[in-house]
Amino acid sequence: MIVLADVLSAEDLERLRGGLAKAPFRDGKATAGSAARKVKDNLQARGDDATVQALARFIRDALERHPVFHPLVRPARWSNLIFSRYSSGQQYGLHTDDAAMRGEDGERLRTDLSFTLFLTDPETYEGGALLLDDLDGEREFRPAAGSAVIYQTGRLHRVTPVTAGERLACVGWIQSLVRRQDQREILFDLERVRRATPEGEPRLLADKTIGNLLRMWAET
Ligand SMILES: O=C(O)CCC(=O)C(=O)O
Ligand SMILES: [Fe+2]
Repeated sequence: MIVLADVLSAEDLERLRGGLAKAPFRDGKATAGSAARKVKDNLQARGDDATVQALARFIRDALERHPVFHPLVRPARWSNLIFSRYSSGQQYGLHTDDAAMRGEDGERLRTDLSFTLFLTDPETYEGGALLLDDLDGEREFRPAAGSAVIYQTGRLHRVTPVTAGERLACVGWIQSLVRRQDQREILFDLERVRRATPEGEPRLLADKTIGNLLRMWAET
């Protein structure tokens, strides 16, 4: 799990929040699996509305442009993105997300990675932390607006009750070109080495090795 800062600028956030103020939000239980439905209490806006679809596309483009997102995630397929709103008293209890979902094209994708992109400043609401289960306990995320938390979809997680204000976020799921987390990590580390290497033969060797590992590990 990792936090990517500044995926969206203050201007982007204003624009998104303005657009979402007019978007149709419905009960989030509609998109939850049968177990998650019991613990899910929020409102959601999805891409069946044209305005929401445009906002989702804007977020996807912003993530794709982020310099760390691509080497970290290596996206192959995207789910429909969902905007969620939690008002005071709302929460999403401990759950795990579905292993397979439908993408924008209606085709199925395997969910390797999940993200939450925070759209409201943590000073404007209370509670509403994203808690991710790890081997040594839960880790809590409540980052600045415009930041994204990216984590392996298989982990148990929850959103703690919002006790004041309103928490607005965009959530989505991605099938990676590289299925295994350990292999994605090797590729990500190598990319960091590549970026820190001045132009010349050593950098070309890093390029070559990343390419060769991708040929071994990438699914097509
Ligand atoms: O809003 C979040 O931070 C996570 C939401 C979530 O777990 C979900 O929609 O499945
Ligand atoms: Fe979830």
